[in-house]
Parts: sequence; structure tokens; C-alpha cells
Amino acid sequence: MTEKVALIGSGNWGSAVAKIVGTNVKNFTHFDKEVKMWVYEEQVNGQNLTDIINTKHENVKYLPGIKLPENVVACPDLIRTCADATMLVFVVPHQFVVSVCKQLKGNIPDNCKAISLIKGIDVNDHGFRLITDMIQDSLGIRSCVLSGANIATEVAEGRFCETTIGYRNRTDGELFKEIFHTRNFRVNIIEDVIGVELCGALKNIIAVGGGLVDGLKLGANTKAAIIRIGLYEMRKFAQMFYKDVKDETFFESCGVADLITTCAGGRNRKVAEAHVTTGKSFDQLELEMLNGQKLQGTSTAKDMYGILSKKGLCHEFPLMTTIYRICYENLPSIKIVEDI
Ligand SMILES: NC(=O)C1=CN([C@@H]2O[C@H](COP(=O)(O)OP(=O)(O)OC[C@H]3O[C@@H](n4cnc5c(N)ncnc54)[C@H](O)[C@@H]3O)[C@@H](O)[C@H]2O)C=CC1
Ligand SMILES: O=C(CO)COP(=O)(O)O
Repeated sequence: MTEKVALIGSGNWGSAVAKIVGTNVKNFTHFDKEVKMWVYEEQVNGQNLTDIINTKHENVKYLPGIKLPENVVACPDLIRTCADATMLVFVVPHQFVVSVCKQLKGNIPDNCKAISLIKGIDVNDHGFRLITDMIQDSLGIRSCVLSGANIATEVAEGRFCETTIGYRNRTDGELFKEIFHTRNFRVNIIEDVIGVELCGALKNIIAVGGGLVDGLKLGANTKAAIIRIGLYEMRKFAQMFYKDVKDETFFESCGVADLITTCAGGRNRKVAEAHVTTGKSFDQLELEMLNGQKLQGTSTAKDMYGILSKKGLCHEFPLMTTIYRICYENLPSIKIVEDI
């Protein structure tokens, strides 16, 4: 059977991944050579971003300077992008995935499989859900997850790194590995969707903490302490709510490695540092510094705080709780070390 891949999302990470997937499908006979990529249409210098991508083969706004393979075709229509796909790659900022799934419901082939590259959780009035669960429940398809120490620009430049795919169905995990794995983007597949996904979501909160410490110029020992405490709280939360999450998952690329890289070089870190040095709000800095890219750590801190406070658990997760309060309750940044 021929598999056909559709990419749902074309931001910084979505575009980096498009380069890999577009190249890899050409190496196997069982993949259709065209990869459609859904682009949330916008104007860039008076032109549709989709037209720019399809003529220059570059996402000039979200991943400038990187050529995309010509078999990656940008499409502004979500339903058309996915209509004939058998493998869906979800790579939108987490705040948009619910609306994407609502639009896709009833509009995808029955034999589809999915993978989520999204780092976040889905919170609503009834509680919280993993994004893979939300995809599975709303669309009736199985979903794997991919997450790792993968700053998009570095991956797009082909620098060596690793990533982790979490699967429930091993055949799906192996199939998705084929479209992502390269010599310099090494994929390891493990049977722990929940652990992989929670690592990716929760490390973004800790990365905000890493940036606050940088802004406060507290030094390397303090940063290491925030990373250690953060890893501890990530594992504690994951295993408190999902008893099957494995300890080993935290030693994969999706765990400690992603936490380190995001605390060293990610957008959450950068914006949190600027929050300390400029006193501006996170929302304002996101607009000023990220050129349309989206912060995931602050909103995930808010989601987590909602879960923890409802369950009376804030005192058990002092670091994540303090980071939330600094982001949303005007707590002075120095509380990152004073209140934990
Ligand atoms: N950028 C990175 O280095 C990495 C990001 N990730 C994760 O991948 C996911 C996607 O991130 P990026 O590709 O970096 O996105 P991004 O941060 O570049 O976000 C911008 C994207 O959101 C789209 N967008 C804006 N408004 C929208 C709307 N209303 N509906 C749908 N789309 C809309 C924009 O068109 C653009 O494609 C996130 O969960 C992120 O945490 C994971 C690994 C690395
Ligand atoms: O997830 C990432 C790297 O693995 C990117 O993190 P930021 O969103 O903080 O840039």
C-alpha cells in the first residue's frame, strides 16, 4: 500500500520537519512523493505565504534561509491538504490543535494514522488531556508522538541531534520513523506515548524558569538547580497522573536532553530572560521578539497551574507554580529561587 503524508502546520518546526519528510519520502517506494503542507495563510510583503513557499521553496517568514524540497507543496486549505493522506503529522502550536481537529472531523480517510510533534497539553472545563488522546478521541485514529532536543533551526541546518517517537502500536512507530530518521536526526522509538508527550509539554515551563535565571544573572549552578528540580517535578507529575510512564523515558532525547537544550537555546528561555531585563509582559515580548512564532511555556504553565490548584497540589510542585505566578500574577522574578 502507498502511504501519503500530510503536514498540518508550517511554522518554525513544521518547516524544518518538512525538509526532512520531503527528502525521506523520496527514499522509499511505498511513499507517495508529494507531501502537502497546510499553511495558515497570511500575507508576507503583499504575497500569499503559500505562493512564496511554492515558488521560492522557502518559508521566508518562519524558517528563512532554508530550502525546502520541491515535492513539499504548501496548501492554504486544511481539508484539501489531508483529503487523500494516510499519515498525518500534527505540528501546529498547541493552542490551535483543537480547532484544527474540529475542522478535520469527518474529512479524513478512515485508514489514517497520526503523529503529534506538538509540545503542550489540552485543558478544558472537564480537565486535561494529552494532545495525542485529543487527536485519537476526536478523529477516531491512532496517534504516536515525536519529541526531542530539537531546536528547529539547528535541525534544519542538518546538525547532529536525536529525537524520540513514542508509540502505542509498534508498526505505526516504525512507519513514522521512516519519514523522520536521518543520519543527523536520529530517531529512537519507545513504547511510552504519555511519557514522551508529557516531557515535551512540561519542559517548556521549566525553560521559562531557565530564562528567568539567566535574566537575573544567577549563574550556572542556579540554572542547573532549576533544571534538576524541573526534571524532578516533570517526572513526579507524569507518574502521579499516569502510573505507566517509565523512568527510562526521562533519559531519552525527549526527557533530560530536551530540557537542557530548551533551557540553553529555546524561545521560552529567550523571552523569559527579556522579561527580567526589560520588565515587559510575556505577551508583548512574544509579539516583539518572535515574528509570529508562538511561546508554549507560559500558556502551559497556566494550564498546569489550573490542574494543580484544582487538585490542591500546588505545594507539591513549587517550581512550576512559582513560574506560573511570575508569568501571570506579577510575582518578582527573584521568587524563582526564594519561593521553591
Ligand atoms: N520551533 C522549535 O524549535 C520547536 C517547536 N516544537 C513544537 O512544535 C509545535 C509547533 O511549533 P512551530 O512550528 O515552531 O510553530 P511557530 O511557533 O513557528 O508558530 C507559528 C505558526 O502558527 C501558525 N498560526 C498562527 N495563527 C494560527 C491559527 N489561528 N491557527 C493555526 N495556525 C496558526 C502560523 O501560521 C505559523 O505557522 C509547538 O508545539 C512547539 O512547541 C517542537 C520542537 C522544536
Ligand atoms: O522544543 C524546542 C526544542 O526541542 C523548542 O523550544 P522553544 O519553544 O523554547 O524554542
